[in-house]
Amino acid sequence: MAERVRIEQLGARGDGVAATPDGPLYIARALPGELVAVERRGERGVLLDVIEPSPDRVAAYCPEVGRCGGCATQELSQASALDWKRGLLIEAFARAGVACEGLVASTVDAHGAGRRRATFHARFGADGRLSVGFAEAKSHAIVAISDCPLLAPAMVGALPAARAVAATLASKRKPLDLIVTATDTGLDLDARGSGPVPEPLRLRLARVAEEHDLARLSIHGDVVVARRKPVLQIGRAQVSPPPGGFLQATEAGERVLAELAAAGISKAKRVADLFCGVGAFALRLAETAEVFAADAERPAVAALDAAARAAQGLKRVTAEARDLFRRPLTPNELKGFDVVVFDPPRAGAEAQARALATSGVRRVVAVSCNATTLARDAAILIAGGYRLTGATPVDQFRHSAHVETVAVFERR
Ligand SMILES: C[S@@+](CC[C@H](N)C(=O)[O-])C[C@H]1O[C@@H](n2cnc3c(N)ncnc32)[C@H](O)[C@@H]1O
Repeated sequence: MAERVRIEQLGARGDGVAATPDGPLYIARALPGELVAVERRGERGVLLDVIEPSPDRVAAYCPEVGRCGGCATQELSQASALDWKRGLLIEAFARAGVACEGLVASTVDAHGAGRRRATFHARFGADGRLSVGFAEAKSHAIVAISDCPLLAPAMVGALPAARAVAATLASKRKPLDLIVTATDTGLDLDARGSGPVPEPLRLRLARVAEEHDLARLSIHGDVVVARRKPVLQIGRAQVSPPPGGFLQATEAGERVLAELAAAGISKAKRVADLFCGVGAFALRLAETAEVFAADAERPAVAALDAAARAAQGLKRVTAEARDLFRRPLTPNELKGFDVVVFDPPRAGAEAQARALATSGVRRVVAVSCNATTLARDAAILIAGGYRLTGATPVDQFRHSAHVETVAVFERR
């Protein structure tokens, strides 16, 4: 039965939230202030009609909105979405008891040309039919897509290539993830989930790579064919990323985060870049400072190291493969660094923040893709004698609830 509710706010995942006598009701595609008609299904409401639309409502431009789980807020104007993400960061700081009034800048829009990397999912139905696309909203089912307007122009050909690779692996009948990255020398595709692939299948995959002009094709990081070496320009360096490794989702996102990190280190002479990946920050920071970089992924560290050695005009870069959850840099090891930059995965950098809290490092630049763990780590730093001097939210994942942040802390 339909009921009418007023939306009070956007939830942490981008759903409209209405307060009802039975508790909060979460309604996808409904916006704050709107009066909507919904059909209740547990704690979720299915949107039937928008009776009083929000002035911030805009038309969706992708036909898959509502089905595809990739976008949660395509119908919210971009200006409001940027404000909302800033609010998510402020709320996370408040929950962790981190005072941030007047310290959180406006959100920087870093969608740029669009996503340069995407993970497509492939599933084989009981009838053997192949679907390639993104996960459905609130489900593990796949929405087969023919295009995604959020992808950068350089990703043209990514979906057809992913489909062809999945079709070639169809005999395995396994759910696959196909990670496609647009590099400066073409598409780099890493397929996961297939298990070991016998030689005849590898030969067929190599033909698919040829037909789709892939720079490189790998299975679980094991290179099937490298027709061209994948290369990414990072500052003055050229990096050849390992198959399927981490990369910021948009080129603009990487650049904006690196620029904010560079502004954060200011005139520092010795910097540590922890959770460095292939060197998105380290290779740029090394234009003005000596950099020590560390990350758990050995191939990423090796790629960074090779790029730094081959680049002209960088200060000294040293890189170490190291698990920073288990073995954070100790206060003793942190001696001599003017600034520490860290950019951990979603779990945050708790162990490293605890070590920093008892160190003498003057400044910490915390880059994060999870406001909740950032706020937790911020509280640890503040308890250890740092103060938050500023934080900038960055919107790299347009229409999603993800927000990146660069926050700067200084010793009091
Ligand atoms: C958000 S990425 C940041 C990478 C890099 N700063 C960039 O912008 O491309 C997080 C990085 O943390 C690394 N990582 C994950 N767990 C780790 C751990 N326990 N110890 C060290 N590094 C880890 C991943 O390999 C990944 O490169």
